[in-house]
Amino acid sequence: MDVAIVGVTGYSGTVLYTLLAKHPAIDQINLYGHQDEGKDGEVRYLDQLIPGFHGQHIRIQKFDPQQIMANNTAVFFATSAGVSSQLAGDFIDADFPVVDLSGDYRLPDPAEYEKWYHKPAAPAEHLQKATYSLADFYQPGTSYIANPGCYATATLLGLAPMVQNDLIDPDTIVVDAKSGTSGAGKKLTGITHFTEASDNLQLYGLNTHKHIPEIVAQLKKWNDAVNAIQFSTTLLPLTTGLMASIYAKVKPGVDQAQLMAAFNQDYADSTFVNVLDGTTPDLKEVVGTNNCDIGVVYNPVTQTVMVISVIDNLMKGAAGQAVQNFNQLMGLAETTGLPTLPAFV
Ligand SMILES: NC(=O)C1=CN([C@@H]2O[C@H](COP(=O)(O)OP(=O)(O)OC[C@H]3O[C@@H](n4cnc5c(N)ncnc54)[C@H](OP(=O)(O)O)[C@@H]3O)[C@@H](O)[C@H]2O)C=CC1
Ligand SMILES: CC(=O)N[C@@H](CCC(=O)OP(=O)(O)O)C(=O)O
Repeated sequence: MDVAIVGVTGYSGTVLYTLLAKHPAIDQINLYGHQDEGKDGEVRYLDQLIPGFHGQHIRIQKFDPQQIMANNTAVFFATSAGVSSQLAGDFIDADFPVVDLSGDYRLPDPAEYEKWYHKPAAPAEHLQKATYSLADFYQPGTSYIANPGCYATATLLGLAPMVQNDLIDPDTIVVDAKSGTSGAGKKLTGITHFTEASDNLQLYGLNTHKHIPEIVAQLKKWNDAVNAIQFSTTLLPLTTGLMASIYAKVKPGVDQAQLMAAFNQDYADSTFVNVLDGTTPDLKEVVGTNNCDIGVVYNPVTQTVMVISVIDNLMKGAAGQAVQNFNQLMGLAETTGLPTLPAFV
């Protein structure tokens, strides 16, 4: 089948292209850019835009929803926040398959989106037609998939077994999440400037990060007793990789064995989520993969459980999970075209 990417020149769009180019069910990838693409006579080709993409001489075409629907089976949006809410309406009206890597359709309430993203929301009737889909807990839904954010993915996978099985006090969840700079996209910002990011650790978005509402909404679906989380994000002086360190007080009587049983049971059939046996994971064991590795350590002295959840922010946190969701939407094996062995160096 043929698929379309809008936003291939961004970090997650480029990783998405590399996955789809090796995907056995994909015949052709068609690339689309801005609505005014080529307006000044300038024609852009992928191999001229992305270093190392030798031979990938594919033209970036002007964004045109009717043309995309006529020539493709599905479309991926790997565009900046606030773009798909402006461009995706025709696909939703036509029930055309979309996987959206951005946050534009993750929150069903327009007012909540505007509060956290500080941008105009998509129309409420379109937001209702999107399905928030954490791919390892995929449930068939609408044909518009809102792919979760990177911090949300690591946090939700680390919390799911404990929240679903009611093993922790829901008012005590604390998440200290850290990401490499590629999570911020290709546009340079004050904190991603080399001089600021290198040899440094920078906290940002404290209590205001846009992933808080999508995390709480999903936790609430699993266990209505969850009302809020304490959540912080820190920029790491490295390119790729994301670690969420999660803490919570356990319910009376819960111990390491009960926690491990819940994690092992929840992820028994999962290809991509690996529960470690008594150890905690490093970033390098997941970078280059669609995996999420999880370590679980209970401290009986403080009755606190610490869960370490690591992912590659551009793979499991963005493009890899998008392909995993796409596979399931299309009825393919969820693992099709997705790497599980780390880059390692
Ligand atoms: N980086 C990460 O780890 C993660 C990112 N995401 C989300 O995925 C999306 C993409 O992220 P990322 O790759 O980091 O972003 P980048 O900033 O690296 O890339 C953004 C892409 O969007 C394109 N774009 C911007 N505006 C428009 C427009 N009006 N019409 C068409 N294309 C447009 C850009 O094209 P051009 O260069 O031509 O302007 C570029 O290809 C974002 O919404 C991000 O929040 C989600 C999870 C993790
Ligand atoms: C390091 C860094 O800046 N990371 C990004 C999260 C990337 C992501 O998941 O973005 P969306 O939710 O917009 O899709 C951030 O904190 O905003």
